[in-house]
Amino acid sequence: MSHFHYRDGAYHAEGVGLAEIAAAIGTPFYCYSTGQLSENFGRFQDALGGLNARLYYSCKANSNQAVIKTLAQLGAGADVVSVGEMYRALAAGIAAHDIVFAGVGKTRDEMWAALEAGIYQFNVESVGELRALNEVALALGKRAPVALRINPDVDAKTHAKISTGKAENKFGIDIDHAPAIYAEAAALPGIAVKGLACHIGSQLIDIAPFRAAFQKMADLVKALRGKGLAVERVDLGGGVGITYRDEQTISFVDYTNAVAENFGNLGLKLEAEPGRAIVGNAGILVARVINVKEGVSRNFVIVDAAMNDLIRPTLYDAYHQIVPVIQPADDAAVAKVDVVGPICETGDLFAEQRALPPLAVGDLVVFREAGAYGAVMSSTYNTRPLVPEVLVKGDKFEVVRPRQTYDAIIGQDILPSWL
Ligand SMILES: Cc1ncc(COP(=O)(O)O)c(C=O)c1O
Ligand SMILES: N[C@@H](CCCC[NH3+])C(=O)O
Repeated sequence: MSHFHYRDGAYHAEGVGLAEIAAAIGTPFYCYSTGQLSENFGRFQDALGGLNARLYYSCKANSNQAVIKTLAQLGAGADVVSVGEMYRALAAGIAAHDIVFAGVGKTRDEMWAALEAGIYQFNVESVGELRALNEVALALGKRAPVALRINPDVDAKTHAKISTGKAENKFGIDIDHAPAIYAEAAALPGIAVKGLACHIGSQLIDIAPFRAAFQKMADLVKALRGKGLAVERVDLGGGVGITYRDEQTISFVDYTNAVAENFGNLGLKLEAEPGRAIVGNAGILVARVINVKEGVSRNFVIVDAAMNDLIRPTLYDAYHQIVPVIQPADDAAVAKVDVVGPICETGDLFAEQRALPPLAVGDLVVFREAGAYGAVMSSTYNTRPLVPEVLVKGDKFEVVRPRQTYDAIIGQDILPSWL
């Protein structure tokens, strides 16, 4: 059962009423549930339990240190995509040897910092990156542990902007080039090549593309071994989707079965990098209705959150359920409205013609499933301060990032000497 629910007529995060949090810190705010995070992580870990697999939580989905630390205490490693994320993971208590670094454009400075820290693995995405990493490692007197990220040319059947495993996408090494580059990696003195990685996209709700990709990866493992090259590890990436509306997604058990079918008897150490499946339904965004505007062709509910706080609807036409904090009567009438934010863009639209019970100025509303790619993708567009984040545990809540002040945003500008 969800850790976000109605209790005594009002929406709660675990044991805490959202109106109580709003009264304490104002709106909008993100709210995360420790119970939901722990349940998701535990279920994924248990499912993969028999497979010599380790979970490296993909910090890009939600990099608040309170979230990372909650997962670290359950045994998570971290998947990072920048040195900034590496520093966050380290600050949140994840050891360097539990960090995997993926990303299509690692700079030499980033390679240097990650090598100095002593991370577990670089997922290398091109031959140019491999050679640069070799040089940086030699300059540091180290050998970089590497998995080659392969682009298996599989359609993940997800939104085009978050599909990463087709040949035309920028990610990974073309699978046909992999044997030659793997052999080169094995011969480079600054590289310790450990295995392969792949990540075909995010928000996959059909197991078939995973199956297809895993099969290609397993065949590649066998082909490389056939050439006398050692392959110890495979990193499966992330990508397991969640339910935003009513879609049937992939269960952790189905996913595990697809992994076991393809890699079960290859004697590999496996890594998985889930992000959304761990944090997506463990977070919500809470906003307040500023105004209700009756138009000629549409009615608009204007809330105090906007596309700068949660950009997924604008960027991917993503659907987020919207629920009022005060529980509507079972027989409450619903009417179609557009739920919008205050930003000066037509695309600042959370929901178009959504059937909702009546909402009035001052009402609190919840955008569900906002724990992944929510706060991390926010900006200060229109000089709107970044909103606070709150972590709930049972009957307690604490602010884990305060609301940004206007002074903090405006104070970042520096006037040149001639003004
Ligand atoms: C390399 C890599 N690993 C893991 C993830 C996490 O993906 P998801 O949040 O879909 O599990 C991503 C993002 O898509 C990624 O690019
Ligand atoms: N930001 C995307 C997911 C990107 C995944 C990054 N590898 C989303 O909200 O769905």
